[in-house]
Amino acid sequence: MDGLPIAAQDDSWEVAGRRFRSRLIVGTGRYKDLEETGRAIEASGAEIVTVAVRRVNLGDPKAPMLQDYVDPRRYTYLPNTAGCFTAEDAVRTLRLAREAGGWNLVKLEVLGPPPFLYPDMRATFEALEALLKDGFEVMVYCSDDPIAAKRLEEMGAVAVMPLGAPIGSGLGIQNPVMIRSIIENAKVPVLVDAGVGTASDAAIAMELGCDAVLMNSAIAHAKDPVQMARAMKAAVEAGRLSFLAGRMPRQYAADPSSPLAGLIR
Ligand SMILES: CC(=O)[C@@H](O)[C@H](O)COP(=O)(O)O
Repeated sequence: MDGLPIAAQDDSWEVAGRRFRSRLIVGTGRYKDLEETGRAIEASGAEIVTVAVRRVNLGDPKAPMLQDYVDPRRYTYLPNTAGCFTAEDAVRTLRLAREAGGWNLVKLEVLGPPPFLYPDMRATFEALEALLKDGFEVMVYCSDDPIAAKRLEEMGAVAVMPLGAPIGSGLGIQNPVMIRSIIENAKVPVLVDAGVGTASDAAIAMELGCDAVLMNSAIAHAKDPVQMARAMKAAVEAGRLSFLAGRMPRQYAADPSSPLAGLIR
């Protein structure tokens, strides 16, 4: 690869001492079936897949198992606490996940009530404290609040993951200014998690300077999930390159690409 800047040639990123090339993390739920899950994840180029421990069959060999379609030797499994509304539930769920699969790198999310399922930050802090005491490495789903994100980092979160919009809403990045502020102040990776609806949302997250993007519904609920997974891969890569390249300044008046002086009349 000759033509790319050095930064883009080796543009891997790191979380909890693990290095990845893909900046797209994908969920494993909401697909028609496990076969489609496997094909979409393959097309996304993701290296990390997040798994809702309470919803996906990881342990019953009599029923179809995710591991048969998404090979755990090839992908980093990131168990998550989807469906947990209390700190106790979230901690219990991840302890079970560790017993079942030995996973130590986990994603914590503690949700508030419907209709928005907005992150319950008080419960999230409580659960994080307990998980860190247990030796987990925790990537944390959080509100788009710079103060809360900083506090999570100071407590020991290995990544902070502010929502772009409510889970499954597909509304795109609702609060780009605060996401940007979280990124500017963070010493750990920042990922937009949840709310991505289409490829341009993923590109915007990366252009804001996110280290990566986590999504599920936008791919799983697309008319053609495999095609959308390809689109998301391209969008994350394009957004990242655009961020590295540096956006031209915005201005309110035209600036002709060719000089107007000396025109032949
Ligand atoms: C899969 C996961 O970890 C959830 O946080 C969530 O499902 C992601 O949100 P979207 O489904 O909106 O992408």
